[in-house]
Amino acid sequence: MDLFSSEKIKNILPFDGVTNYHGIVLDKNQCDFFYQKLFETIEWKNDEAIIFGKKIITKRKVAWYGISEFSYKYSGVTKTANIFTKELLELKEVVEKESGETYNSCLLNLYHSGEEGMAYHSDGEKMLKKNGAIASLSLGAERKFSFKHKENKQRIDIILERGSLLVMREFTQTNWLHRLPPTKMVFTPRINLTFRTIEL
Ligand SMILES: O=C(O)CCC(=O)C(=O)O
Ligand SMILES: [Fe+2]
Repeated sequence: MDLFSSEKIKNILPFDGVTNYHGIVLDKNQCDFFYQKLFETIEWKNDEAIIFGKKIITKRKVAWYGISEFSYKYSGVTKTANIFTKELLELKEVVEKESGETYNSCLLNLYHSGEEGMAYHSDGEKMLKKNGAIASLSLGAERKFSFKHKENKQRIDIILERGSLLVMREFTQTNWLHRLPPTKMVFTPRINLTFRTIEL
C-alpha cells in the first residue's frame, strides 16, 4: 500500500484507535473460490473456552494457522496451530499488500448462520505483538460489526461486506471492544479470517 492510497482509507474510529475499512479487496469469483476451499480444507473445530471458570463449547467453528506449529492460549485453553495452507498463504499475501503490514498467523471463524456471533472482546492476548495490526478478511454472508469504547461506551457500527478487509491498528484493542452481533436476518454462513502477528 503506498502512502497516497493509505491516506484515502479513512479511520472509522473517532478517537483512541485506528481502524481502516479498505472495502472489497476480493472480487466475487475469488470470494466464491476461497470460501469453498476454506470451508472444505480448514480443520474446523468447535471452540472451547473457559468463561467465568466454566468450560463452554460454541456453535461457531474456529481454526488457528501459522508459519509454524506454535502453541497459543486462547480463552484459557492451550492449543497448537496448524501450518498455513496454500490458499491461506495466498490470502495472507493479498492482505499484507493491501494493509502494508506482515502477519505470521491467522484465526479463522466459521459462523453457520446469523444466529452465531462473537461477544464483545478485544484481542489483547499476551502472545500477540503489542499494538500490532489485526487484519480481518470476510467471506460469505455480509454481517454487521460493532465497536464499543471501553470508557465512554460510544458505539461505531460497520457492515463487513463479502470480500472486504478491515484493519485494526495502534490503540484499537487497548481502548475499544468489538463484537459480531447475532442477527435473525442472516441465514447463510460467513467465514472470517483475522491475520495477526504472534511473538514467536
Ligand atoms: O468475525 C469477525 O468479524 C470478528 C472475529 C473476531 O473479532 C476475532 O476473531 O477476534
Ligand atoms: Fe476480535
